[in-house]
Amino acid sequence: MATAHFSPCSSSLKHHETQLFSEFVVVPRKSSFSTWVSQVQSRIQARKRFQLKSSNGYPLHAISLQDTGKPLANEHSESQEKEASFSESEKVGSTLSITVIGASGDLAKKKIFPALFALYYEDWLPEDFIVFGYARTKLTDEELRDMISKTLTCRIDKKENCEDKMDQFLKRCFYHSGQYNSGEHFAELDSKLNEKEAGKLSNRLFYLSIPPNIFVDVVKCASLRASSANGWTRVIVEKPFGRDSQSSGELTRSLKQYLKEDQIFRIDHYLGKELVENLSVLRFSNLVFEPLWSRNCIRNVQLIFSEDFGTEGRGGYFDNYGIIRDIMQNHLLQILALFAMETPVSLDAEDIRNEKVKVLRSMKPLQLDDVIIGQYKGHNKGGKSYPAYTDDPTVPKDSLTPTFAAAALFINNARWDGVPFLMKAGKALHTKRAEIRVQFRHVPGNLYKHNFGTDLDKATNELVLRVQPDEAIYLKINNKVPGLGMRLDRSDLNLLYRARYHKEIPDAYERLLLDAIEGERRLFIRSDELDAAWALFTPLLKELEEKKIAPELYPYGSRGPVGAHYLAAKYNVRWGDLSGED
Ligand SMILES: NC(=O)C1=CN([C@@H]2O[C@H](COP(=O)(O)OP(=O)(O)OC[C@H]3O[C@@H](n4cnc5c(N)ncnc54)[C@H](OP(=O)(O)O)[C@@H]3O)[C@@H](O)[C@H]2O)C=CC1
Ligand SMILES: O=C1O[C@H](COP(=O)(O)O)[C@@H](O)[C@H](O)[C@H]1O
Repeated sequence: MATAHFSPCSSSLKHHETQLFSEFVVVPRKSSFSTWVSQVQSRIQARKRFQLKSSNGYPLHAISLQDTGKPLANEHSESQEKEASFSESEKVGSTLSITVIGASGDLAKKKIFPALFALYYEDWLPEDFIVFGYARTKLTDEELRDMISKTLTCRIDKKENCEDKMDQFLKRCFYHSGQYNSGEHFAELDSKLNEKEAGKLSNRLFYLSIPPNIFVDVVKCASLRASSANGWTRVIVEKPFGRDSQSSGELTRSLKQYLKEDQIFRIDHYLGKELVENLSVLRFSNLVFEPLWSRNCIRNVQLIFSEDFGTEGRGGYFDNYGIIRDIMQNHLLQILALFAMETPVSLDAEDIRNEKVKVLRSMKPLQLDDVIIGQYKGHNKGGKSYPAYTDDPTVPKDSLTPTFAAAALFINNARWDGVPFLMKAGKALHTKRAEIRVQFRHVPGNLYKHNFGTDLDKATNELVLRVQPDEAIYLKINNKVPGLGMRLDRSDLNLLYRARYHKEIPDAYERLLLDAIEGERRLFIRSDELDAAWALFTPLLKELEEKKIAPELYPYGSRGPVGAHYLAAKYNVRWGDLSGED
């Protein structure tokens, strides 16, 4: 390997990019100049993405041209060691293969292929990559391409050159049909991958977009392939990760027979949502919030998820899980852990996940009387009839599976002692939204209390992070109405994303796929986090099921069971906007 100094007169690199890299760039002798330039550019993209991280302690040389989409985090795995043993020229000719297992399914069509295309469109993927679909359904390469282009609805749709880029993207998409438990069929997939990878250093990402009962079969077969692949092999595993502590533990142990923990990327797509990413930025990069972030000033925290549609089409899956396992134990609990954690030592994945685990392990396991459950029933509204959950042909008529739940959770530590964290999650409600609401305490000895009548709750500040739709962060404050009198008004300091940033927000799956490709684990769930999350919910789920607790019925399209209000009232909490404006 020869080194050459970077030439700043390259027309393909922008000036600031040449400056960024001039300190440590080397040109491998065997790579063409244009290949090298594009590698530099993709490394620069990666570097820009994590500039914050670099400024917080990562040495600049943590990103080197010799990596092939390699970690920006402190990863040290067997595959990395393997890579280290390859000659530099081989690394330069590396390729990335992304295989979507379960490519014929709902998630693959709705989320994974669109996210991959968006990443390709915006030049986030390495120059040399291929995408394989794998499922039992018999499809040709052309049929897969057809399926991708027909079902692809994403934020890129109406952009410049979208069709051309799509054609180029589709040329890199291939399909292999096979069973999920057949070593022979995976060997065929492996041959096809090898053929396309053409002897280059190959990094392989497998996305398990399949029902969880077949995860282990697939990993067993896919891990065989890892031994013949010569780069890293990573596996993204979709939720649900088990149904309770025991099944989750078994799944973890089975997966670990074939994969190391650092090859497993357990995805929780809520962690990839823009506003959830921003939670830590808001808190740790603004002096005004962190001093308030404790029981001293915060009265309660609400984590709310609601959908205005039922389980349509997914009743079979849902009935085995219910809303507590589908949304609370993962999406809402992950947000809670991020919200409540102590300041991590750094932005490194392990430091952040260490703090999240501490929160989860400090929590009191849920009690039955701190939870209420509901199930939607049929309803006629405006001449239209809406089905009951049990009208779904894949759901038993006597199902007690909750489609709604509200719960009060507590963290037994110095920061949060006594502060209720209220979660509410439901399907078939009146609106679709996800938000984090922080209600602050009353102002002690408030000089203006007579201006608020008898309801002092209405005078307290409230910070809202609206995760979706229409992302926003707003703070409810009290303000004087202009004029000679003294009338107070509640208004918002409002950061509405669409007004402030004139760009689309990437889908969570884009962020998470890119992170997995880059070996960034910050937004993926570590196995001890998972254990702690199940330890909180398993006793409750067992009790609900053993005692056959009947859910309170609520009409499709309503605000959910009234029991949720009684639960909140028990802790002196009112759901949602205190002034009733939302
Ligand atoms: N859909 C969504 O919005 C979300 C899904 N998830 C999770 O992602 C994963 C995939 O979800 P989704 O795409 O909806 O799932 P699907 O039910 O659509 O299944 C995906 C593919 O797996 C194969 N498959 C389905 N059932 C079985 C079975 N019993 N045995 C063997 N193969 C089967 C089918 O492919 P073929 O018959 O061609 O082999 C199917 O196309 C699941 O773990 C789900 O929980 C997580 C969040 C959201
Ligand atoms: O994980 C899941 O999430 C979706 C909601 O995701 P969103 O990004 O559209 O808010 C939910 O519908 C599904 O039941 C659940 O499995």
